[in-house]
Amino acid sequence: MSPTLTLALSKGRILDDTLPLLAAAGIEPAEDIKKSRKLVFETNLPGVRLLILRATDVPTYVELGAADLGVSGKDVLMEQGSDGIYEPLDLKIASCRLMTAGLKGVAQPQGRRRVATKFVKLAKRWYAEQGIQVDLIKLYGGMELAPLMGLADEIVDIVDTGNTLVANGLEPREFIADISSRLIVNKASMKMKYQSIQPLLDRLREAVEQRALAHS
Ligand SMILES: Nc1ncnc2c1ncn2[C@@H]1O[C@H](COP(=O)(O)OP(=O)(O)OP(=O)(O)O)[C@@H](O)[C@H]1O
Ligand SMILES: O=P(O)(O)OC[C@H]1O[C@H](OP(=O)(O)OP(=O)(O)O)[C@H](O)[C@@H]1O
Repeated sequence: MSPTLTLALSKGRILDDTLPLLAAAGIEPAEDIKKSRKLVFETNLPGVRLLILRATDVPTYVELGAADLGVSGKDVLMEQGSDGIYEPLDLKIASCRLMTAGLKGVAQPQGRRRVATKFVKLAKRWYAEQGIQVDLIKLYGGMELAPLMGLADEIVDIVDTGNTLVANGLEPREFIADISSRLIVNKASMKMKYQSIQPLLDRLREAVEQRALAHS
């Protein structure tokens, strides 16, 4: 009998893109995830179950082996870092960019910059690489408000359409990284459950390719 496979999904924005991709790969939850308060769901594939987690908790579940596989934003993976997980597949969903941004038309201060972000580790690394001294301010959302209210000189945040920046009088400055969601796999699971994981990876890889063709 094949072992149970647990796939941890990021709820919110990523989940909206993940469910159609899973369906295209032949993986369907046994009930409507969006209409339920449950956090664990069986699927049409025997032994394959889904967990619905806060996006920032997915790498933790996978790294510690409470889930075998996960779907996680590259921004979250870059921020958290981990030796305990493989990242075998770019799912090419929830695509966006990580950028710095500041008040439109306002130059940066010459000395230290106050930078607001939820990605403090990542930002610390990036500014150090640029040789720019910063004081980082950890926020949990709505970063665009910080320069507007004088809390920070600059932000590091996700930009997709750019509408949120414009709506708050900000402009994009430096590009940091392209972001999309990745399939992640616990290293021990990859070894121990390879026979079950590999076909799932193949199905997902094919679904990603089909989706790319349909969007080209
Ligand atoms: N505007 C966007 N366009 C595309 N992808 C995005 C966008 N904003 C965020 N993402 C991606 O989706 C992920 C989750 O974003 P979402 O807004 O759903 O949750 P969150 O508010 O960051 O999470 P939480 O509620 O747990 O704090 C991000 O980590 C990023 O990978
Ligand atoms: O360039 P845009 O298309 O406007 O998208 C960018 C916005 O999307 C994300 O916010 P989200 O809506 O997830 O809210 P949050 O601030 O709570 O993270 C991100 O943090 C930006 O604020």
